[in-house]
Amino acid sequence: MTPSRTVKFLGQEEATEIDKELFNEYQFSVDQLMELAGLASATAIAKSYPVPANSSDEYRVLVCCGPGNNGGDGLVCARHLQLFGYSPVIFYPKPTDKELYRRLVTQCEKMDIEFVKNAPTSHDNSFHLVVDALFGFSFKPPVRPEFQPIIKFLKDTKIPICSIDIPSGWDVEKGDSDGAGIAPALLVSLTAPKLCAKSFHGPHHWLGGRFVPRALEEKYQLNLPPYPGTDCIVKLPSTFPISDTPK
Ligand SMILES: NC(=O)C1=CN([C@@H]2O[C@H](COP(=O)(O)OP(=O)(O)OC[C@H]3O[C@@H](n4cnc5c(N)ncnc54)[C@H](O)[C@@H]3O)[C@@H](O)[C@H]2O)[C@@H](O)CC1
Ligand SMILES: [K+]
Repeated sequence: MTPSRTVKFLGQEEATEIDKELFNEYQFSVDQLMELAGLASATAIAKSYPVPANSSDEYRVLVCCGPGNNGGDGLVCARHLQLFGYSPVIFYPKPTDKELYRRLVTQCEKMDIEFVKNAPTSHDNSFHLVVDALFGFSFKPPVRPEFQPIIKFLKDTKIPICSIDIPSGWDVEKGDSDGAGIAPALLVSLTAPKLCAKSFHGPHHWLGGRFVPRALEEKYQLNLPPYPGTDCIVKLPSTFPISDTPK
């Protein structure tokens, strides 16, 4: 029988296990994978929402960063977006007091990327795009009170939202089960899509994080689609066939 080539959707536990294995067994550092994750995210955004040629207007992108590694991906993504010609503005309400994060913040500050203190309101239409890098696969609902205003903004805004790895506030496995969550237009699934991605109905679903060693891919039967050429992202169809569901 021909082996199935349908991409696997990961549960929360399996995503954590793969993450640990990348760091402990394969000896990657967080910085390395975060740089590739952030670059993949910025690339997916640039492919889906290119800066219009010959436009003299700033293409403003609000990048909302959370306290964990998903937020770190957001800081890296903001830096690459600026290099790609966008004008990112960062909202980072709970900066993480660790050297890695302090360095990421310094890099952005030294590149003149603005940090804003206050959560935007739904009336704020000064941005072309919003990047959601608040929570990734370690999120446990419900959203704690300090992050509720920014989640409310993401739910109310009409600006297209680009979510990194998980649409923030969604259950990592059940997704947007009651349809009351944020509705991103773009999702970049990192390493492999998580089960919640089955509830994603936006027009742009990308796979990024082209750092998975072949043996790890085979061990977890990820069945990743081939990345074209040297690209760091590959488009996933919105209704990608599902191979299995973890028990
Ligand atoms: N293995 C991979 O594929 C890689 C993963 N990366 C990123 O790392 C993410 C996972 O990062 P982490 O494990 O640090 O965790 P997350 O960034 O998913 O979130 C953890 C943070 O969110 C807070 N949090 C959790 N539930 C909350 C709630 N209900 N309300 C408010 N705050 C809450 C936690 O206190 C913690 O500070 C992935 O989703 C991905 O974006 C990349 O950086 C590198 C490679
Ligand atoms: K996110």
